[in-house]
Amino acid sequence: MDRIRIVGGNELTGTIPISGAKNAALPLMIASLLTDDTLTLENVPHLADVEQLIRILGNHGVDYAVSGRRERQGEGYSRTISFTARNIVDTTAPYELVSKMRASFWVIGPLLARMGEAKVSLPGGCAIGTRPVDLFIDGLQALGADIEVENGYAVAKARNNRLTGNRYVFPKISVGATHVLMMAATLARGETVLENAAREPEVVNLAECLNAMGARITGQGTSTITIEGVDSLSGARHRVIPDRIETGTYAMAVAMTGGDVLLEGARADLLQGALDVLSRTGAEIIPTNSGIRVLRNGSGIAPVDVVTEPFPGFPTDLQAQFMGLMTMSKGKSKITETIFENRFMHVQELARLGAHITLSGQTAIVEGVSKLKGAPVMATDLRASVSLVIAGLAAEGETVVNRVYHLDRGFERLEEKLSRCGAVIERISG
Ligand SMILES: CC(=O)N[C@H]1[C@@H](OP(=O)(O)OP(=O)(O)OC[C@H]2O[C@@H](n3ccc(=O)[nH]c3=O)[C@H](O)[C@@H]2O)O[C@H](CO)[C@@H](O)[C@@H]1O
Ligand SMILES: C=C(OP(=O)(O)O)C(=O)O
Repeated sequence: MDRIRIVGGNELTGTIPISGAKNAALPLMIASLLTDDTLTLENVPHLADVEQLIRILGNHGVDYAVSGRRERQGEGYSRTISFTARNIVDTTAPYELVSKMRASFWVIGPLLARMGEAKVSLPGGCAIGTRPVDLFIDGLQALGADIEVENGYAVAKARNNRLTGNRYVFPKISVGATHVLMMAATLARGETVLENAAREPEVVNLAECLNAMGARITGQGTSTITIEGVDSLSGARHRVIPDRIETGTYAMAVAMTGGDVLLEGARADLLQGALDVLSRTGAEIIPTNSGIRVLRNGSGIAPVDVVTEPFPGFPTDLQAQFMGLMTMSKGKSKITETIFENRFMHVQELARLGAHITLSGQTAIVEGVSKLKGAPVMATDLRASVSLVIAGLAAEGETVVNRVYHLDRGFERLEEKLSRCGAVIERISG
């Protein structure tokens, strides 16, 4: 199994190109199931999760063709991919494929909408909490689906073979359930109103793509999304937004090591809340025409308390990285996780590097130390893994991050991007 070796202590200076967002690309790819025409997506990141979803979609009959890469960049960077689901050959998404990735469960929405039936294994994904699917089931039932959970599968059928629009109030904000109900409602009979919907930029990116395919969606980016069902959708060409979590991750790396980096292609409006928090730690954040410039000089890192919240609040997907940064702050900070009940697996690993963190329920108290020291650590989930990389970049001496396959799910060419900015970081294969 691959490992990442880091020798910490260098400032980061240079340019890091920001890739297309994993969490936008995945639902956009799934939207290709809604039409027999071709959906072309630009800026699709080259990640393990994307490759896995290509396999899952292929099982349903989706063909794909890679037609372009980013200019000036080689193999392994964001690409343009066309997806065509001319015929859906199978409405079952089997355990072997779905168990590896949470988002693969989301095929249930388009399959049900287009084919009137779906049988989808209950999902896997990062081990950060129980992650139930009750909201998906509830919401799809509100649109007229009969759903049973049998032998680890959600088995769904649309009454009279077509979903029916309805008003559905999410009892809790869910990004995935918002994606799924929005996709399902595009082909339903009549109007659907989703209340307390997720406002994340990835939901907006998906709604805009669906509208380009002929859907009638309004209100995306607010808590109330209205979808007027249509009889069929067509193909479209659409661009995946830049990854706000990758952006925030590298911004935190610079805030921790010091230096001056341009996050090329990043959009500040996608993560303003997190950037405001970073400014309060002492980092300088300068939005420019070509991206976001992040600088920090020698004045140290100020402690800042954060609470994770749905968008536009501080994202849970940056919580681990922010904790990494706070381990070297000049004081005490409080980090409260409200989205997932078990998203503190990085705490004990950061402690191996010398961090002082105590946990009390859903809150971590981080007592900043003046230096971290390199150590072997274990990556436990995607964002926890990258928090260890950030801490390793700032720690004295050698850090080896084991089990890096988690990182490959969500970070495109991480070692290359960081080493181009002066980090000593390499992948050790095998
Ligand atoms: C591929 C992708 O885009 N993943 C993101 C997505 O995950 P995902 O869509 O899985 O996260 P949700 O927004 O659905 O989860 C929010 C909360 O709702 C709960 N819940 C969700 C569904 C349900 O049926 N019942 C229920 O109780 C979850 O357990 C969690 O406590 O949004 C999360 C929150 O921003 C991010 O951390 C993930 O990176
Ligand atoms: C939790 C994440 O992914 P997933 O929802 O696919 O597990 C993530 O992207 O941080």
